[in-house]
Amino acid sequence: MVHQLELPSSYLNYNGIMRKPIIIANWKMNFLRDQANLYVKKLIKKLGNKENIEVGIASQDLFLTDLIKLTENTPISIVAQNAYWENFGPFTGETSPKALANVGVDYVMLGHFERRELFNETNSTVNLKVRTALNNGMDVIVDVEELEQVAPVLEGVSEEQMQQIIIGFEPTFAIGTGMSASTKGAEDVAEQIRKTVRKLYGSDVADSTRILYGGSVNRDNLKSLIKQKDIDGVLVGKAALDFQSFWELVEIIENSL
Ligand SMILES: O=C[C@H](O)COP(=O)(O)O
Repeated sequence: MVHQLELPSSYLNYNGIMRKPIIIANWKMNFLRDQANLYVKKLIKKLGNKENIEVGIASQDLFLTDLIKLTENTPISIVAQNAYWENFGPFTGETSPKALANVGVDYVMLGHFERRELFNETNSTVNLKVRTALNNGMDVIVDVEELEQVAPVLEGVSEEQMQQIIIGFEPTFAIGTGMSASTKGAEDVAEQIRKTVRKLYGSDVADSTRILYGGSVNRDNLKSLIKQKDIDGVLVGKAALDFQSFWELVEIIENSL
């Protein structure tokens, strides 16, 4: 699935470049099955067939197939929060990226700070995971906490495969703390990330790659974050745990278009 190429031709962003805004609710390890399904049913109802904004739900693996079924023929994207770097084998407890692609997951999120911090993931393991997921045709949201992680996690990713990549910038100090980066601070790093992508892959790729900000996003800071020229969307943790609070964020992005 290559979202950048699926935009309605009427959708133009900065300088005529098409980058569809995206908001992802990262549920992390929260909710039970019924709560997850109810949340997504509410989202389907509210969202209708809106095409000017992409909305994703990053759920723990157990609920993914339920959610894929529920969101069939809707614009909602279903996101896995992790995957392994092998497709099959004796890796007890791991999730195969090939199996995620096989059941119809839209994106896999890789390299989230909590994976690095709590499960010892490194640039090189994240890079292995990114390449295996891409080779399975999956779209990848690759998370970085700092600019220096961008080049190592993308090593070996081809120019063509960059169409399947979204980069999420989530500064460590802002994740789950209630202390978001300043709008200028977030935009400065997003701009640097785009410059790095430009250096590695050229202008066409840099101009079409979506860059997201994550870290204590809420209704007060989102309005200005989403107006920044290099921030194409957000990853939301805490403020997405309550459906109404998440929906307010979706509306803020919509109203900013
Ligand atoms: O992926 C989402 C981030 O970890 C942000 O979480 P937060 O909004 O609770 O800070």
